Amino acid sequence: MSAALRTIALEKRFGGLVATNKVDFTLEHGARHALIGPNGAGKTTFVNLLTGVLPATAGQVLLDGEDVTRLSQQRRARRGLGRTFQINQLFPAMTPVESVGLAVSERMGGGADFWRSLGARRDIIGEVLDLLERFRLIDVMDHPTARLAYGKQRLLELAVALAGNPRVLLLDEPAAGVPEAERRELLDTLAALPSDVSILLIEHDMDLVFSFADRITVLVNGTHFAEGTPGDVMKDPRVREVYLGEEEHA
Ligand SMILES: Nc1ncnc2c1ncn2[C@@H]1O[C@H](COP(=O)(O)OP(=O)(O)OP(=O)(O)O)[C@@H](O)[C@H]1O
Repeated sequence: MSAALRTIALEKRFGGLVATNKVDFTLEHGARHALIGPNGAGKTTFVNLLTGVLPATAGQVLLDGEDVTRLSQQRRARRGLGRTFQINQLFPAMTPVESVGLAVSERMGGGADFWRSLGARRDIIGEVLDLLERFRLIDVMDHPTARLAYGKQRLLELAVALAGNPRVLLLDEPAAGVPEAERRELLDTLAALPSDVSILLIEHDMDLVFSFADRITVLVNGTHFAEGTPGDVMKDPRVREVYLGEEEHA
């Protein structure tokens, strides 16, 4: 069986700078995999290459064995590649029920018009409510997004991403900016994501990485520097030197 997501010698150059240096990477089916690395290591660039935000200079991206390297973001999303963003991408005036409803409707090929006539579709309403419940948004489902606590907004982003029925989900710093009091809810929700969705977490927060991931890849200077179980990566003296050492000095 092919890996859920794979890169082969993936490369990105910005002029003379090599931001992604021939990276071979594999995300297994059902994985809980984290991508870490010091500032400027190339994590964001790598995610942008996976999702199609940036074109690769060379190399390949395979989604379930299919080459998607030349496909647009939208076509990769339709093939099951979902993501959340570091910066909030939600519509501030929409409510959670509207945002999740629109995402479900878009997945079904309907877009906004379809969503307006959804009142009659009990199956879809059921799915929207299930998602709102899973992401603990029922009590705020009719509040404008702009007025939700920040932790709830991050949960809504997860709900919207999952509404697309992704097979692979890239989580870009889902805990960034979430106040301490709201973190527990977010971590519990991340831990309860469906086990058949393969997940790559890009994260600075080591507590979250170690509580979530069963495998870690370390990027340094755009290069695939180390990979293993959290225990192995923690023990690797090279990693400690370049990455964890830097954190200690930060
Ligand atoms: N559009 C761009 N043009 C030129 N250089 C870029 C561009 N985007 C990123 N870079 C450079 O590529 C390198 C990798 O940056 P990237 O943002 O991918 O790292 P990162 O690991 O995500 O960093 P951070 O953790 O700080 O977000 C950096 O040296 C950065 O300056």
